[in-house]
Amino acid sequence: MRKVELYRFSLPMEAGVILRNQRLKTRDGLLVCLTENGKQGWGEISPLPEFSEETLEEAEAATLGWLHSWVNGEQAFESALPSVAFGLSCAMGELSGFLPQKADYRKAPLCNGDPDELFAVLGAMPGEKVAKVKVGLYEAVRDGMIVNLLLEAIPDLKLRLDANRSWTRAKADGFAKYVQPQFRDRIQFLEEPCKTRDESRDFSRETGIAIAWDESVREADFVVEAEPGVAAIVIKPTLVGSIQRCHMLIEQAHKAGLIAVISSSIETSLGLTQLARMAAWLTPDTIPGLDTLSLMQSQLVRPWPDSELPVLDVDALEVVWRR
Ligand SMILES: O=C(O)CCC(=O)C1=CC=C[C@@H](O)[C@@H]1C(=O)O
Ligand SMILES: [Mg+2]
Repeated sequence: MRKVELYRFSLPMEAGVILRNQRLKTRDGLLVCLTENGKQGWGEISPLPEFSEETLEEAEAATLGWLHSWVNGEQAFESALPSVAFGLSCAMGELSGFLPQKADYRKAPLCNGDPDELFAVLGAMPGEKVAKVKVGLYEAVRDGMIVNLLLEAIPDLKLRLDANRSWTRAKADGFAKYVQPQFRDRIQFLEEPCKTRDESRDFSRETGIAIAWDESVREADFVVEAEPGVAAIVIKPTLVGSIQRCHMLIEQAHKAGLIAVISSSIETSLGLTQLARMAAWLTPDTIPGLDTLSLMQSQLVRPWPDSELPVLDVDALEVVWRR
């Protein structure tokens, strides 16, 4: 006997979370719970505004369509909508046991501008020290200074930087000029410095700063391959698709000698703990980019270890469909 529950959630965000052109006041999405033979599988389907192509309404319609077939005996679960494919594959992965329980709760701490906050967190971080700093939001000089400051103060620190395609070549070069040459190889990678892939490749060739693909991974013509200057690909499953598709991309990356970083699309604690399980399983040697829970005011159903945020229980959620 198969049973299904589909819930809708809306969690308030911390003030001032900006995604590209929009302030994100609440994180909205769906939770699905599949039951079969006494086992349960949960999944989160939460398209990210400004990043996902699909809307929540479209994701809900596609999810309902598949859930109807599933209660009637359907097995296959691919969806063309990445957030739906990811959430349903997690639920199926828990139900059938192919998504292992063991999780990698390490996370590269995220710095959105104030380096002082990062010092405290990094001081307490055991083992490998990796942090992620957003660049391109302020002047390139300021970005360069922050990078120097952090790398100088913490000698075993490596940085991941993310410019989200915000720089022209000239701006990107301006940034590189301010980073002290002896620090450049402690930048593990800079995600998508320029508006086009070719400009980013040129930037890396000329500055010696390694780059990573993030937005590019989701473009139709993208192929995972070894390229001079490219160190990593960033995989955000909610934006990429099913666990199976992410697994394939990660295998391709590893074969090409690239780092694959499993990263958050600002999922709730439920989705984040599943991403931590994917990371422990598929990218055990790489610290995942999952430091986004503190952007929210509460957790959902499953807590992230050590988080002090309150946990919202499933009973508090609106039921969309139950069968
Ligand atoms: O990659 C990480 O370490 C955390 C996730 C992260 O930085 C992002 C998640 C979702 C949207 C963006 O704001 C941002 C990114 O651009 O990578
Ligand atoms: Mg990015």
